Amino acid sequence: MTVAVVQFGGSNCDRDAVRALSHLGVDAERVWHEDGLPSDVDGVILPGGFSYGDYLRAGAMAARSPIMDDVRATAEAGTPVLGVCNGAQIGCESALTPGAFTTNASARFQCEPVHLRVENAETPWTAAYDEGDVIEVPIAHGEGRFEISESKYDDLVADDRILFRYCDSAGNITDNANPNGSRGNVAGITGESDHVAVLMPHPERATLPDLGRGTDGQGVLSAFA
Ligand SMILES: NC(=O)CC[C@H](N)C(=O)O
Repeated sequence: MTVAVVQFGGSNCDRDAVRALSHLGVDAERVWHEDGLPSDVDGVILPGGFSYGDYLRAGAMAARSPIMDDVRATAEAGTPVLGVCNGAQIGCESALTPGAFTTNASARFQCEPVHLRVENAETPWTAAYDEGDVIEVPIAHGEGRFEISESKYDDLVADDRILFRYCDSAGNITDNANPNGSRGNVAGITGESDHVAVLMPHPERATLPDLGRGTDGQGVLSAFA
């Protein structure tokens, strides 16, 4: 499988994603957004970073790059697409996934390990875990507060499209364990189809054992293996 890691001006987690995928035995290559998506890719990652300096809204400008038409088309054809952090913001801004990531409740950039509870283990991104598992993965964002209308949130819950919620180390979903004030402690969701997903925490930063951040993120990226 070859995964395209799409690089925009200001992306900065593209190399990390390639390294993490390589560690899992997955071929990955960085693709500059102006070059368009190669037609034969088997997966796409929209990586983290500060595309276009987070001007306007994080992800808003990258979402308007023509490559996002290619990403949408390949997603509609069934190719797995994952947006991580800034990539998650781009995913929502592109309507690959519903809702929006807005300024953290703290109004500060937060970089810290968090606990996540696996809500639905029957997706490619969570099949390596069991429902209810608690994993530890870092966050690093200023605009990670997931917001969505009440009715669309209810739809996400009803359709089992919430992948992970922020929790404490015992798996309790509490306000104290919600690092950014996200609705329902949501940390990651799927699109209309399970093979499209966005999440604010960084699984690629918890994949390489040498980084000392644990390897709990491997399960997410193993969707591409
Ligand atoms: N690590 C990231 O991708 C950061 C995302 C975005 N720049 C933010 O601060 O919210």
